[in-house]
Amino acid sequence: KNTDELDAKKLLEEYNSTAEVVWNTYTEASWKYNTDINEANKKEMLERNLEMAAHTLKYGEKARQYDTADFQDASVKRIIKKLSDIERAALPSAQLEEYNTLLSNMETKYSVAEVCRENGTCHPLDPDLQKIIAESRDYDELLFAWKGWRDASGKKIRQDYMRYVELANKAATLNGHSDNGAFWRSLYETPTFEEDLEMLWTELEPLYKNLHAYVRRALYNKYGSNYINLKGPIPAHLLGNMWAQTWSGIMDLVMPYPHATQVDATPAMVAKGWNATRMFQESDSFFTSLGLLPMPKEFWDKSMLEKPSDGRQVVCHASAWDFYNRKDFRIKQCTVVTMDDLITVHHEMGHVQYFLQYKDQPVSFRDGANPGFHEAIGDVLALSVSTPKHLQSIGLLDKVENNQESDINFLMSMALDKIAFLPFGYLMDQWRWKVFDGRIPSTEYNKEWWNLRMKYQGLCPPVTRTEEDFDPGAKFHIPANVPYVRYFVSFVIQFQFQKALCDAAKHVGPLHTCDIYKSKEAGKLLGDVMKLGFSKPWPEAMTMITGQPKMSAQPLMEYFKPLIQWLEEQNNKNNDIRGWPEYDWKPSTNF
Ligand SMILES: O=C(CCC(O)(O)[C@H](Cc1ccccc1)NC(=O)c1ccccc1)N[C@@H](Cc1ccccc1)C(=O)O
Ligand SMILES: [Zn+2]
Repeated sequence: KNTDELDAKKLLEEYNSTAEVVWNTYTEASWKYNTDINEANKKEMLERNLEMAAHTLKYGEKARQYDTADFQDASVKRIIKKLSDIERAALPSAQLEEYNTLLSNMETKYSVAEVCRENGTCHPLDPDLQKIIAESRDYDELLFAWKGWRDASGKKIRQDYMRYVELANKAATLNGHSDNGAFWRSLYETPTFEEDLEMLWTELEPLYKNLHAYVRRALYNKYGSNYINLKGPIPAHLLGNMWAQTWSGIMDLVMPYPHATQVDATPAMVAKGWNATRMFQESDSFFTSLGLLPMPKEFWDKSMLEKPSDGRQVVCHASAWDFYNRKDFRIKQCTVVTMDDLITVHHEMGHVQYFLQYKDQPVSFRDGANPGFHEAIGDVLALSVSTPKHLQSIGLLDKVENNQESDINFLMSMALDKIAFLPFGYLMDQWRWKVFDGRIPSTEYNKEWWNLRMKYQGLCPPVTRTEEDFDPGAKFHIPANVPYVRYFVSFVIQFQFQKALCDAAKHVGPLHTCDIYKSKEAGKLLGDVMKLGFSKPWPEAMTMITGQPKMSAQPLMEYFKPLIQWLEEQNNKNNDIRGWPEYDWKPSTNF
């Protein structure tokens, strides 16, 4: 093995400058395909992906020749280690082509899927089906969208997925992992990662069960005992979101105090003529108010901020793009003018801010401290933007009261997104880790999916499911091969970050009223961590912000404390049980 550190440094310089070119070329081709799905663009993207894999293989094999044990430079050691895992480039070329083709076919099938009515009108997921699921209060209309989407998307992907699992696992084992789930978990560099997650869930589960019981009671009042069992799971199509992952879509059904402050800014956004660009400008202003970096001109010129109206097929699921030339950064989002999408705008802008902050790092370090960090940045700022005080200051809420009832209304709207999400964020990769390590065979994909949906979320399918269905495939990240536990991590650590930033901003009062707007101290804390990228293990980054190295559920629990007590009292008053012991109950079916 080669122990020459100067040799290694020279290799890494050559790698870095060639990688920027090869990755930029691939990213441009991938962007072109994602914003204009057709055979020519697909072919070009697949070719560029093979070029990138050849580059990864070439430098990965060179990196593996070094024994870095006695190297002085920690960064050189860290980059050599990262380069040595060549992921899919380890596959024989025929299987690599098959793998890449499977991935683009699954993502395309998902992105072009639509549900047609008897009268011939067809509805894509974005914006049509999402709007129906969020706004309809008709049980059967909701079922039409929910079942139709799963028939049009997941069901069509099941065969591809089985082969994808085999090839993903083969690539992982060729890189020394036991399976692809083990490779995904290795990105957190935390030996106790699964135990840490389980402990966080144990702490947070009681909060979720209180919210679940309260929402089930509200849905019982709306849909009645044919469709809701107060001791059973909730039918999965009634929660205001296609995957029941966030529940703010049914805030009107669960609003604690209808006569106190409203919290939904959507009506004002529409009334004041906000459009997608305005939403992104608003977010850009918040970032710069903290002393963070503005979006460059290229961002405004080259992003796709709305669904094209020229008939082009696009991948509508939002994403942020680094073109690895330190200049070009974009967002692709089919933005609609709603409060929910204003939050998503901040989420995506958080990714681009991270790109801007670490753009001068070596390419190998242009990543989050861990994947959860990348997901948390934008959401932290959105916690401030969402406060009634801030919404009023940007003209999106007129009446704001400071009283207990308004507080509970606000905390309920936040809980419907943040607490409701936790079990979903946790179960998505529980399912995939078990698929990758073989504990879930393909003959039980759907059965085990609904077992986990029942166990963690207390949901049941509104109609019978079979192994002809493939409901996990109806959620973007499964066909798109995007890991998901990053969001569970993000939903925990974003409250740790918020607490630390609010302290830096010298906020006084309860955590949920904090708005860090214009705090340069808060901005510096966040900016300094983002500049590190992936150059240091994430506990060091965590310590820089919060003064300690671990994930903790405490700040989230502190943020929601007033609501948790209120939910306890309400559920006791209603004599409602927490949990769903009558797990084999099924809602009645009209047809
Ligand atoms: O999927 C997203 C937002 C898209 C994204 O920004 O996380 C995007 C996902 C993606 C898309 C295509 C390829 C890879 C990943 N991630 C990024 O654009 C991204 C992530 C890390 C670095 C750079 C870009 N959010 C999740 C979870 C979530 C987050 C926040 C609120 C609600 C829900 C969801 O909608 O289920
Ligand atoms: Zn994200």
